[in-house]
Amino acid sequence: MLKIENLNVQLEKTDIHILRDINLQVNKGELFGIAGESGSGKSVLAKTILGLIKYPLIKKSGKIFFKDKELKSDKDFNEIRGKKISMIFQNPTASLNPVLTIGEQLIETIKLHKKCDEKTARKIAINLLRKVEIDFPEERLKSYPFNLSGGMNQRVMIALSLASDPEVLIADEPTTALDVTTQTKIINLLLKLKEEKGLTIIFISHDLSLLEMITDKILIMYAGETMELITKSDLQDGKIKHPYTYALKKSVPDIEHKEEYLYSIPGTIEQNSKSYDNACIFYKRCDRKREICTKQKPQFKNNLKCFNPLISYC
Ligand SMILES: Nc1ncnc2c1ncn2[C@@H]1O[C@H](COP(=O)(O)OP(=O)(O)OP(=O)(O)O)[C@@H](O)[C@H]1O
Repeated sequence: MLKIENLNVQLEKTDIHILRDINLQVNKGELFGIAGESGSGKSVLAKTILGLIKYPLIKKSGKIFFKDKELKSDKDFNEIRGKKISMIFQNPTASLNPVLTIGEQLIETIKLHKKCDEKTARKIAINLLRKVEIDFPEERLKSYPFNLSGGMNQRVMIALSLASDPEVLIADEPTTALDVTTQTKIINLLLKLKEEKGLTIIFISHDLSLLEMITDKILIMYAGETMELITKSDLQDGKIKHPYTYALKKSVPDIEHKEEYLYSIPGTIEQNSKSYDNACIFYKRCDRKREICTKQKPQFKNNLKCFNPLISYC
């Protein structure tokens, strides 16, 4: 469905890589997770897929394919963005237009995609609001985003993203701004829509425990590089190979056991500059580093980028 080959995004006029040598493939109907600490490049990757990055970020090289067609020009990206591939963002209230009603925003979007009249678009809008489980949809069309809760606005965002009947939905931290109960409801809604509509979903989150529950595969990113592609079952069974994935998993608090302190990965994420052309980007924070890690860049092979992997930690 979606394939990326050797993608490199840099900060213009610097040697800083925001994305370095990314390769991935998302299959039809998959729920594909992308995880990593803040600043690991998850959102830039999503925006690059949609052709949305702007100066000072620049795509230096790499290929992006949607259903075997390479997306090269602005026209190619315009044809799929918001149509074949939709996106929902972290903060729904900020993503909606505050001075337009939910109805105005939905109806305009539907008219644009379906080339239909106002009356038909209104009917579709009401159905979409029902689909995302918003009560009294006719009434809600008259509401402004500030009249609704964060969870309701995220449902409206999902309705907007479905208006074009997309095949792929990119959800970038869609529940981070919501309380846990609302988070669960929104995730269950996305899972239901995925089944009903056969959607392919790319779900971006820094919450590995959430991804472990809902996704089929998870791509672990660090400082703009892919570290490991792990299946949900391998992650759950502790069959982790990369020390960074292990450290990320260890950072998730265990609610079953009271802990003296919460684990966090020592050090901070570094900029992926020229000095890492010949070194593993994670070596300074890695407790399994060897000399080779400081002198040579590991290649992403067999879903792993590491010279000294763990086989299993359980
Ligand atoms: N427009 C921009 N100009 C300059 N640097 C940028 C820009 N957008 C992103 N970056 C940098 O790119 C890196 C990756 O950012 P990105 O937002 O993709 O991280 P992320 O993994 O999505 O983090 P978070 O979980 O906090 O959203 C960061 O170092 C960020 O500062």
